[in-house]
Amino acid sequence: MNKYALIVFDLDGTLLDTAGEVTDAINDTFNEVGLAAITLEQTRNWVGKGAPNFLEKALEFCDVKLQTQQEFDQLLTIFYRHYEKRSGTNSQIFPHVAEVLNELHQSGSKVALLTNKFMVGTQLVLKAHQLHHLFDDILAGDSFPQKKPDPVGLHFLMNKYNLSAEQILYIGDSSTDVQTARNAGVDVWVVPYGYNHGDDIREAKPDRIIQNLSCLS
Ligand SMILES: O=C(O)COP(=O)(O)O
Repeated sequence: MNKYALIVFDLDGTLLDTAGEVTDAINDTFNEVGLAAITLEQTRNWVGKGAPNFLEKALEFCDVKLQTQQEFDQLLTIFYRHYEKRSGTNSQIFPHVAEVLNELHQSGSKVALLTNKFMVGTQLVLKAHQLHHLFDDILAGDSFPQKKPDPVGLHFLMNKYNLSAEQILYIGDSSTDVQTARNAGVDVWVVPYGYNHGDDIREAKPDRIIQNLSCLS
């Protein structure tokens, strides 16, 4: 572990099981516009690439083809409204996350969060689980023009702390996270319990699969 000067964590599916509240948010949205409900299992396959992608997947599943970008943007605005309201209301922290993040914080290690979730929802759910103060940096899906797997977030952290790629470890749960790290030349470990677009995480070829975060303490 001493090899790394900065540990960066993904959020959904890595630190928190948020599928419940994301399902609630999409179902509030679909209920408002008269569409059928989505299940928790479907949500688990669609989280990880940000809210616009999630909404696209849900509409595709329901066989809804919107005519214009404007219609999509209007629905996305409704989704964000419900998503914000639901953030932190129906999620669970995964085992070992609180202990490990508190330990890293107390030992003075640099720790950052890099997620594709929008910043307002990210802050709300972190606060609900009393995790927000444990990160030196919180980078969300709307912090930069590009989302993961673009390496912009990891490049930002490298520049900010004047670190080389070898000094950073990214910990996530999906092929998107593996690709993000690869695009920045950063090592990547994954947990097998999260969301990976319905695919086996081994196929993404991370540097290491860890059963949970306890190996970091
Ligand atoms: O897709 C999202 O909204 C967030 O997913 P992530 O925390 O795994 O990046």
